[in-house]
Formats: sequence, structure tokens, C-alpha cells
Amino acid sequence: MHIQKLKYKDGMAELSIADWQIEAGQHWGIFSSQSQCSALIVQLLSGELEANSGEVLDSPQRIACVSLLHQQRLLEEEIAKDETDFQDSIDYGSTVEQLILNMGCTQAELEEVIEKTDLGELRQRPFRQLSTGETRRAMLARALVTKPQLLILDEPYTGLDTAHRLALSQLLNVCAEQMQLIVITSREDELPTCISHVALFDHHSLTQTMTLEEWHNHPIKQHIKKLSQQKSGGVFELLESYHEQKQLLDPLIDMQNVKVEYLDGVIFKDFTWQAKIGQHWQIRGPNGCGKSTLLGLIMGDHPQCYSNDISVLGMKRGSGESIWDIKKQIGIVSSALHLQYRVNCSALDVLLSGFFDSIGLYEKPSKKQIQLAQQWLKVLEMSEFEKIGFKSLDYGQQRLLLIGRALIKQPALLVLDEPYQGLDYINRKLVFFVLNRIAKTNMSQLLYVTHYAEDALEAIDHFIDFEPVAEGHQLVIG
Ligand SMILES: Nc1ncnc2c1ncn2[C@@H]1O[C@H](COP(=O)(O)OP(=O)(O)OP(=O)(O)O)[C@@H](O)[C@H]1O
Repeated sequence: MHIQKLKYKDGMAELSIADWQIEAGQHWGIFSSQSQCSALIVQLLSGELEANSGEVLDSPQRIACVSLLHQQRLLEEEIAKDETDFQDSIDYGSTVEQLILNMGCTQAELEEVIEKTDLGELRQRPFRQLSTGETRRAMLARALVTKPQLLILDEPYTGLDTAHRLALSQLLNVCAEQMQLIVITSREDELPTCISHVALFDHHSLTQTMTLEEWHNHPIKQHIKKLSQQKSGGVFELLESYHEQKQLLDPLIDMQNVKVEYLDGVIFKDFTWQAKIGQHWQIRGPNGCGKSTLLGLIMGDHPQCYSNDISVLGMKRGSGESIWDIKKQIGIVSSALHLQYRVNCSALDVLLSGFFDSIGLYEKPSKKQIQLAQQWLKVLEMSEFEKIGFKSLDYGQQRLLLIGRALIKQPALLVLDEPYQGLDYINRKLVFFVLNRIAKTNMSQLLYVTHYAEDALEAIDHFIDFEPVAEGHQLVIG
């Protein structure tokens, strides 16, 4: 494949590649300090977008992509197909198996890919019910059954637990013998060993190509780490400039003998736990163990929160409390929220919606709130996007805005379910530094989920660990 003098520009989205030769037998890693670049690379290389000028020569015929963008699209399609209103029973949409078969594979190919991607127990589960890591594996399975000549993977490891990340590396090393791979990552050391070359993108263009060995010692890694640390100073100064200490009732969260179960089994049971004032908690466990379910109970988004004994911020769930009284003291970032945020309001309005806990903006913000939101756009280096619609931004930019939306009102409780998903290197580090300082200074109390040991915040010293038992998982407090 040979890319020559390629230029693309549409509004704020921009990419240029002067000359890039991808020889047969080579497998490429792509590192980009901007998430926007990655989305464009996927779409331009796969032919989904057409460049304004330049050419892509000898492009393979069968190209498959796995990205958060494609995942979000499929989930939206599944929700749009929801036929609940027209039939007696609830329609949960297509199962994992149906979605793989829809790609046009045989039964034998289905069985093979289900085994490779560890989807055996999930094959009959509706796609919409899958956990984050389970969803990522289903997307990979759909791409693999098309037997592509070129497989483009944008952040394939994100959302996967440690064991599944290892399994993915092994699988990609095997795939590399049958197809060409391009793996885009924002984690500098996260590339399968089959990768032979790395392309470095910066400021909307391909700046350098090198071998994997050269990449391992590249000075840019230190440089961009410093950059994000500096940026995080600005965000934290802004937070401090309007911080007010809140009076809270102890404990912030109280759960007694909590149990969650579905028709096909128990997720967890007998869980008794209190989060006291001043404590920050990390929730750990493998994909599908129930971490987001636990957070859903606390947020009041999970239907089983009312059949359990749960109090949040002094209010007992199901006691006639207003869900908004609780929500106004909680800021949340999660894949579920990202998926729910389907309105196309401006970037400024997304931040402002944090003051009202709404998806989109339906109330008139005060002048002070507007000024504050503009200051937030500035420290996030997103001022140029102030009037741009949320849907026109790439997944990483959307995610950064949703993080700003959660932080802007300085909530008592900050619920962060894999907050870094889709963020580029600089913004991931920026958010990491900010969260650590928020926790250290007790500005908000954190409930934090991440699958990466390197993302552990030193200010968090309380843990809930999901450990497998005969029926689902048991939750161990440490
Ligand atoms: N309605 C449902 N019926 C049956 N199972 C369900 C339903 N909704 C969710 N699940 C399953 O519940 C399990 C727990 O999901 P949850 O999202 O809480 O996992 P998680 O620990 O957050 O995983 P991940 O690390 O992948 O994000 C998953 O296996 C999911 O498929």
C-alpha cells in the first residue's frame, strides 16, 4: 500500500500524509498524540472517507476496522432498531451470534471466531447488554470473520482486562500470519510483538516512520508526558478558583446485603459496604464481573437499585427521593453515559449541561456558568470547538468534554468508569494528573474503575475486588 500526498480537510478535521509506504509483510503501529488523527486515519485508510487530494495506491480489497467509532455506531443502530413499542415483549436487539452471522460467515467460521475471542458464554446475549470489554471482543469477532487482508484496529486494548489484553496480543500475533495489521494506540508501550514499524502522527500529519526498536527509545514519549503535566496545572487551578467545601452526611454510600441477578444467573450478592467521607475507592475485577452494574446501582440507573437496601448521600433509594437531588451531587463519566449522549448540542452546551445533569441543554444557564464553561474549554484547549456540535467531534474529543461536564460542578462524588476510553496520550495523562490532585486534596470523592495498573491513582487506598465464586462474583473490601 502506498499513500502519496494525501490531504484531507473538513471543518476542524484535518490530516495529511506526504509519503507512506506500507510493504507486504510489514505490520504497523500508529502512535498519535491527538485522538482526532486516529479516527481520520481509520476512515481514510479504509476508504470510508475520501481525501481531498493525493492517492492511496495498491489498497487491499478486503479491509476491516475495529474502533470505538464503529462500536458506537453499531450500538446506536441497535438502539434505533428497538421495536419494544410495537410488540408485547421487550426487544433487546440482536444477539452476539446474530451480529457475527450478519457479517456473512458460515457456522464453522462462527464457531472458530467465538472460541478465539472468548465469546462462548455470551453468544446468545443481546449485544446491548454486554459489558464494555465484552463489547470490544464482539466487535473484534465481527471484523475477523470477514477474513480481511488488512485489519485496522483503533485502540483495540481499551476496555479489556489484563487477561484479555494478553490474549488479544497472542491472537494478533497469529492473525499477522494471515493478514496485514495496523494498530493505533495511545499507550506508547502497548503494541503486539508482530508489529515491525511505527508511524508517528503529530499536528494533523504523519511526521516520522521508524522500526519498533527505534520507537522504544524515542524521546517524544518524555516530551508529551511533560506537556500533559503542564496542561493539568491549568485545569486544577481553574477547579481551585471556585472550589467551595461541602457539608456531607456520613457515610456517602451505604449498601446492605445487595444482590443483582438476571434470568441467567447471579452477578453478585451479599454485598455490604460503606464509603465514608474522605475515602476514595477503586473497583477492580475482570470484564463482565459487575463493576459497572455496581456503579449503576449507586447512580440509580440500574433497575435493581430499588429492590436493594442502598443509601447514597444520606438518601435511601426507593424512599421517594428525587433522583435529581442525588444526581446533582454526583459527576459521572462512563461508556453508558457516552452512549446516552446522543444529542448534537454545541461543545459549550455539553459542558453547561453538567450544571443541570441533563443530556443536552434545556435550561438557561447564568452568565457566570457560561463564563466558567468557556474557561473550561480554554484549559482543555478546545475553545475553537465552542460552537461545534458534539456529534461532529471525534470519540476522544467527546470523551474529554464529558469529563469536563462531570468536573465543572465540582460534585461531592465523582464516578469514573474507565474514564480514559478514547482519549489520546496527552489528554489521558492530563485527566490522570487532575484526578490524582482532586483525590489528594479531597475536592471530590472518587469511585474509580480502570483495567490498567499504570492508571492506579496513588491517592486511592481503598479497594473493592470482584473475585469469582460458584455463583457470579463475591466483592472483597480492602
Ligand atoms: N439484562 C441482562 N441480562 C443478563 N446479563 C446481563 C444483563 N445486563 C448485563 N448483563 C451482564 O452482566 C455482567 C456484568 O456487566 P458489567 O457491565 O457490570 O461488567 P463490568 O465488570 O463493568 O465489565 P467491563 O470490565 O467489561 O466493563 C456482564 O456479563 C453483562 O453481559
